[in-house]
Amino acid sequence: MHPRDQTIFALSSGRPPSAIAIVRVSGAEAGLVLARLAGGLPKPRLAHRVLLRDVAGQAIDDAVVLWFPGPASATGEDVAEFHVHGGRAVLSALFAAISAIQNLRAADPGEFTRRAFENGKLDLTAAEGLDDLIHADTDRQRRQALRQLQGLLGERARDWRERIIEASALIEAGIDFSDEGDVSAELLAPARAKIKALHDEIAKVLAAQGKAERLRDGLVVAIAGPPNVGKSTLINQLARREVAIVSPHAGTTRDVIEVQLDLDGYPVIVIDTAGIRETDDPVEQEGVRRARARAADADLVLWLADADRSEESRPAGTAPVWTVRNKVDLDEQALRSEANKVKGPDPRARMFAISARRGDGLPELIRALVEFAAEFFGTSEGALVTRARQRDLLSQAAGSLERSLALFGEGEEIAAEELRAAAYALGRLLGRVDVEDVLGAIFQKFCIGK
Ligand SMILES: Nc1nc2c(ncn2[C@@H]2O[C@H](COP(=O)(O)OP(=O)(O)OP(=O)(O)O)[C@@H](O)[C@H]2O)c(=O)[nH]1
Ligand SMILES: [K+]
Ligand SMILES: [Mg+2]
Repeated sequence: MHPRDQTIFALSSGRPPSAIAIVRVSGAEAGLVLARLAGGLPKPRLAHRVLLRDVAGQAIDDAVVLWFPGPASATGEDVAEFHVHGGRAVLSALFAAISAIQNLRAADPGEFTRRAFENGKLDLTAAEGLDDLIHADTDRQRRQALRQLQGLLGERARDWRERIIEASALIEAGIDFSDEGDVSAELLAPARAKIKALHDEIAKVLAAQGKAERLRDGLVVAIAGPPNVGKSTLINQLARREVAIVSPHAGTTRDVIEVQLDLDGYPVIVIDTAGIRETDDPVEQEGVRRARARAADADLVLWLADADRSEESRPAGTAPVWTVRNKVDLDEQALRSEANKVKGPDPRARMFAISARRGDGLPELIRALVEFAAEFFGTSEGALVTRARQRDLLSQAAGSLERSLALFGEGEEIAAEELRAAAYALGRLLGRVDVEDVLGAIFQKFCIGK
């Protein structure tokens, strides 16, 4: 039997032990599994309490079961749900009883969602939204994922795709009616107007994005600077826990330390790095190399310095660098005079004065980070594009439409060819036309049981 026709099962709730665990079964044998273990099929979509038993009649657990006959189920297939006590032994007894039935196997990661997708329950952008929703850590990530799951991008893409096909039909009609392939401009004007409008709509969606797709991964802020300036003290303050070792010994931090913060709903990854200096210690040298590399890749660098340090070892890279002068508790004057200034001609280079130990200046620094994140992610409330895959395909579609417009007059056949390419890109966005390995690559990253 083809794996796709087998009935699959998986733990769909979190890692045991937990109060309750949910095991889902999807496929042709789901009803049989439920009937065997629960002693019969309950009414569809109604919770039913039952003592589950294995084939030998041994009790497994006192459970609640649900029966969702397809196609009105999450996957579109017959689905059975077992809500059992979330103990490891309960689960292994339940899994043993289920696997004892023929044609049943454990689900691959994302396989439930993949089946839902294949049965037309959601398009590929919505499936991606579902995965994002499960992985959302912050409120803004959650809202963005929910919009995606609701299919807002998919809806737009379907509409664009239909209109491209209409425009193609207009061109084809023009070509058919003309003699010698010489299509009159009059016949093509409506097609042209349609394509222009389409192109502008897609371009607008792309332009409105900011870096909304980065909302899934978070903004990376690197704390860098010479040894002993208080980098680790600052990351501990931002994280509100002791993630990094602080000591008066220069060269304490060697590895790169990362924490995920939720700043006003924005996901921000702050990294603490080794103090940058010339050193003979090979371990510290490696730490310095990593510190430079991570600072160069960051979206923003907080360059920590105390009063009279030179700044020549500042990191290279394209990211803005904010100078953060630490330990102002040792020099109260500095706190008043230097806080929160824009430094030099580059408005992105700001200047702060803080005491990481005492907390002075930190609220201002955090507020500035939130503002930076807001600008970085753009107007993400309206963002439709949440992945590089989606952005690439939309850009391809827009590019094809643009070329199609440019080709009018030079040859309608080639213009029509570009329209087909645009429709194809949108089809791939929706997962309508795609090769197996692309779908495989996407669904594999999902969790098991999803
Ligand atoms: N007075 C004062 N001391 C501070 C402040 N921040 C950090 N320190 C002290 O400075 C020393 C170094 O702090 P760390 O946080 O370990 O400095 P670091 O930059 O991470 O050091 P390396 O990892 O060795 O590069 C420790 O003794 C801290 O307690 C501050 O705001 N004021
Ligand atoms: K130190
Ligand atoms: Mg440190």
